[in-house]
Amino acid sequence: SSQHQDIRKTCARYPPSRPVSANLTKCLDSLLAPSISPLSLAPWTQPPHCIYAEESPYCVFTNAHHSLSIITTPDEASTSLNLLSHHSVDPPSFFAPQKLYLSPPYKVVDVPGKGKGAVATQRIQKGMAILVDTASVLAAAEYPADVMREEVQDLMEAAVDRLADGGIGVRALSRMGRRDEEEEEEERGEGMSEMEDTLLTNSFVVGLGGKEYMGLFVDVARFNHDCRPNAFLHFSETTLAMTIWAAKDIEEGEEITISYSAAGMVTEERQKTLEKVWGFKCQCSLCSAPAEILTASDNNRKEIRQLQKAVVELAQKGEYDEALSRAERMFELVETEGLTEQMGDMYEVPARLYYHVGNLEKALEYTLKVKREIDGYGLPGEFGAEKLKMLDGVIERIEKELKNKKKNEEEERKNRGRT
Ligand SMILES: C[S@@+](CC[C@H](N)C(=O)[O-])C[C@H]1O[C@@H](n2cnc3c(N)ncnc32)[C@H](O)[C@@H]1O
Repeated sequence: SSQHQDIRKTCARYPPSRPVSANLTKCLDSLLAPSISPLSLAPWTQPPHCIYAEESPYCVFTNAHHSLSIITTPDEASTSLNLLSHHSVDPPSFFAPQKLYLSPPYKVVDVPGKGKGAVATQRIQKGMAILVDTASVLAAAEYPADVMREEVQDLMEAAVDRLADGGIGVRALSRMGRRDEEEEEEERGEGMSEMEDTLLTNSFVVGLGGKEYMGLFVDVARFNHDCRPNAFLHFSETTLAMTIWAAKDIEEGEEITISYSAAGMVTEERQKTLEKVWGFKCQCSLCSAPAEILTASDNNRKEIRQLQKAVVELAQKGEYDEALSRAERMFELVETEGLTEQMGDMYEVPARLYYHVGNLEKALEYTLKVKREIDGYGLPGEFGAEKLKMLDGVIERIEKELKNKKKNEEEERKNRGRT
């Protein structure tokens, strides 16, 4: 890092301005190129474009074949993100063909109050993949604290310019031109560039190598939010692709929606978060429903949260039966609220508890649900693969125990018959 400070000093005679001066950028890049070795250029197809922060430089790494730019540190790029060098990103090859539509089952149209949106052009069955979209830009969620905002914006511009289409697809997502200018400036927040606004209002947080990234997926970015969505997102660390899955049967002509907010939030919390993080007032089906429907939904969501806490506490106290009956009630409410797909990580608790109290049938049912969370959506990542191996072991053990139990019961019945 002292080396990086030297580089900064050397280039200080080109003060950053807005737009960042070309000379400064050139100076920094020429000095950085040797300093990031042994990171060879592969899998990147252009030299990284960097800014200098206290801890480590921050760079744009681009792979033109995949039309992907990643904004992160050289360390991250050379370790957790080196997957591009040995994986081909070919989504259809890892889905069962009957699960994926070969031509998109939707079209992008104007939706009143929401800009554009995706509407089904045919009936879509629950459990089908509606769209598989590879990332265009992945940006480490945390900006380095000690760099200027303009420098980060410069990285964003470079990341988009370097895409295969020169950034046309991403720039088309801009809210500019959709609204009148005053309204737009107000929505966008002061000092925010158009590109920053476009990335912030169209990206989804994804996990990559244990870190959070903002992921921009050009086709996914056309799907609007709904607090009771009929579809949901799933990101694969292995392929860097985002998939939209149908959570329900969707009729032709119906808008396809996903949730941008965390599960279980009540109306006020959701609307505040959507305004603060995404910059819009939610016009979804639930938010525009009559007051009594909203209140009922809020009560359900509050109860879900209480139950979630109670299940864990009861289990810790050893009150397994009570914990399980609350868990069953919780999953019932989760279903009513259409939150099933966002609560997948909750299945593990009842799976363990049912095993503990000797209800093998239920233990198996929930363990299979945990497994589906990992392998139901295409190739699992490295962590997923390890967990799958463990789960397969558990499933095998439960099935064996179930078989023995049935055999014993059978014998007991026979013995009873004899006496
Ligand atoms: C990821 S984009 C979705 C596509 C966008 N409607 C478009 O025209 O490109 C997110 C933006 O869509 C709009 N939007 C999405 N869901 C909405 C909702 N439930 N109510 C109102 N506006 C919404 C907001 O302007 C938000 O910033």
